[in-house]
Amino acid sequence: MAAATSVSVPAKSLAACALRGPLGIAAPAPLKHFDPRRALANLAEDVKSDSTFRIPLIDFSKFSSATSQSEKRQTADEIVNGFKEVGFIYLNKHGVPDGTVQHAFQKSAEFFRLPMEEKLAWKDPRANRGYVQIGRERATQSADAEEIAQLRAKAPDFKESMEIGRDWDKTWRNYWPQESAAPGFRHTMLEFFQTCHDLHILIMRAIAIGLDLDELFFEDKIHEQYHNLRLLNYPPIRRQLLQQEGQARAGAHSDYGTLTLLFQDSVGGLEVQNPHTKRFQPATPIPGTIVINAGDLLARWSNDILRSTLHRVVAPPAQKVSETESLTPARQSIAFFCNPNQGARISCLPTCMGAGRESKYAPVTTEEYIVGRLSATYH
Ligand SMILES: O=C(O)CCC(=O)C(=O)O
Ligand SMILES: [Fe+2]
Repeated sequence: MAAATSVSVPAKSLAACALRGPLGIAAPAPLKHFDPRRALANLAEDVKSDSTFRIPLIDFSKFSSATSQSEKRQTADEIVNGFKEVGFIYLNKHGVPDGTVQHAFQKSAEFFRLPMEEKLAWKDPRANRGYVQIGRERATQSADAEEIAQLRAKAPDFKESMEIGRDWDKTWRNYWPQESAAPGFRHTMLEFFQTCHDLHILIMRAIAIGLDLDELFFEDKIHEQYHNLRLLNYPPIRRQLLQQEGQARAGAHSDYGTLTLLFQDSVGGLEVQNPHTKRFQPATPIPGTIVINAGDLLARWSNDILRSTLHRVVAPPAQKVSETESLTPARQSIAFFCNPNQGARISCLPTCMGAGRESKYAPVTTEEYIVGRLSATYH
């Protein structure tokens, strides 16, 4: 499995792609100029984590119902410190009702049980919508097509997924199953999408405060809902198979956008890399919480002050099914990948440079970066 690569983007090549629109927001660049090999995120350099590495548990109600600016600031600082040191936090009392999450899980499970002809296949990284069969994706940090093809052939990810984007996109439509085959699926997922978008806005306000920006700094850069709701199903699998070299339910990777909101069931298996020791440590499910991690674009935006940490999904404890065989139980999760606006130009935030801290990355648009990474991961 390829290690995280540190590659910076030459200013010239990306500047040439970023055509600025009338609102100062970069228009989508011609994709043919984009080389994902040159744009994989760095991990943060100021390594603060050590063997005491621990994903912090943060009570978000202290931010959302704060009565003073100093109260807000306290939780904002906790959140930003979590992303600086670990790159992951558990968010508690986040305002998304348990019932809403349970309902989304139930509808997701119903979707994966549908016959194949109802699950319309994912086709295009620019659309990033539809059903992804087991073995089609190989999460990795590598962007070398040949290396990924070899990895996929030898050790594909043992998972299937359903990818959903904003439903009103001018170019791409979602691949919904027939309403009669999956009653309520579409409605549930669209509501869930909106709920997650609203939470993203609130957390980005906290991050803005924690980075000494105006609380509403990100507002007009993240409002277009250029996000991706991913339903994940990890079928039960013979443990021996998962223990083969390089094999995992999802290989080590970083996420691409601002934040990922991850809802997991109680099975476990998600592991997060301690950036200091390089060891993977479990992100044990905590009921009622959302696991939230910073993605590559937030790391780039913040000049690597906030960390986009490697993570993977491995086999949780197996159940014995015979004298010689044990079965790793099925697992379900839902990841909401939050992104800045499609044409937003991600360049170093004003409070993240200066005082000897140079801007490390050339600007890139959200679409250039994300489509480049997606093209490298799927076949
Ligand atoms: O299923 C999980 O717990 C994590 C999935 C993940 O990291 C991803 O899809 O990017
Ligand atoms: Fe991920």
